[in-house]
Amino acid sequence: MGTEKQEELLQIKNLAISFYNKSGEVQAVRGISYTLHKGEVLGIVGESGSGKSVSSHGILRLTPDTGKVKSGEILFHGKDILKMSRKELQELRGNKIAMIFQDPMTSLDPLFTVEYQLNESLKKHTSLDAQARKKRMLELLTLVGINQPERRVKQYPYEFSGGMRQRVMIAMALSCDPELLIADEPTTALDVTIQAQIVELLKELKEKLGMAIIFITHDLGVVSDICDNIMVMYAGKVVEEGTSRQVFYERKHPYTEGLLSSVPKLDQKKDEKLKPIKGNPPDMSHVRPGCAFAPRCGCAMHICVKEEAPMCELDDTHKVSCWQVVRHEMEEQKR
Ligand SMILES: Nc1ncnc2c1ncn2[C@@H]1O[C@H](COP(=O)(O)OP(=O)(O)OP(=O)(O)O)[C@@H](O)[C@H]1O
Repeated sequence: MGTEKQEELLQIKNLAISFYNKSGEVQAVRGISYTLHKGEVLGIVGESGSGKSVSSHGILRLTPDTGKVKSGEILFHGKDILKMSRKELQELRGNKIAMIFQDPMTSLDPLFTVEYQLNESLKKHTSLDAQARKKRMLELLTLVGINQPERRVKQYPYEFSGGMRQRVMIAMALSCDPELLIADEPTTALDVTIQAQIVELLKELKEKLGMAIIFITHDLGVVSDICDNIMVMYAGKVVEEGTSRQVFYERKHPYTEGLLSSVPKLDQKKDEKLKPIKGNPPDMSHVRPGCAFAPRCGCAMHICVKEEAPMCELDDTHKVSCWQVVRHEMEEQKR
């Protein structure tokens, strides 16, 4: 998937991650694969519990102790992160790959000024001297759209609004000049206008700095504008992937369709009602055979509850795992 000729930055191959608790195994991620090229933006979309965060946190080996990578490879510039030493991993975290979260306070300490925190981050990740760090701090704050950086840098996180705090967190993440930024629901807690501003900022940064971004969200509407490619996850698996245009305008999986109908669009008409997907995602500690979405799917056939559909390659970039699509493709071939 992705733009040709560009260098491959990250390759995930057949990654499976499970948690183990008293009631057994929770199969959070069940064999996902994708490739991210340099400077590319990939959206990972799906409802809560679909495995977006677990798979992405796994890239930095941030899987909690109760979890285990069961299989797979996570290649960064061709080198398997899962086999890296502690030292190599430290070098990677924050230097090559940075992460931002839904709640900026995960990364910001309420007890220290922004200046102190940015300075510490620059000390850790760069060899700049004190004067150069001061200059870089102001540059970073300006880069993320914070006005009067000389004044604001002296303030504490609580003195910033939600959207502005998110900008500070992005500045912190950028302090090490990452090649890849993992953004885990960075706009979810913000109101719609601010959400759009943060997405716009990330888009500008991607263009200016050329970094790749993995943008995790449950809201397909949010990522339409920024992503090159989109991967739709359900119950720990990829059910559809393609370019942003394909997923929006040529989507084939009923789950993708459901996701799009359940979120407000920017041009939503007043009388146009949102249609939430009926039912709930499955319990991943009791995975049943067949397509995990079948019990909620309006188009489910007999085979859907028995067997999982193969990943159908509609073209070089567009792939879907759905028996309806398989059937349609077979009928097309017969003609
Ligand atoms: N520490 C944990 N222990 C046990 N199960 C976990 C743990 N973390 C996640 N899970 C399970 O793994 C599955 C995937 O969770 P994940 O957080 O990746 O989903 P998500 O798509 O990112 O949703 P959300 O947006 O709610 O975080 C879920 O079934 C979840 O309950």
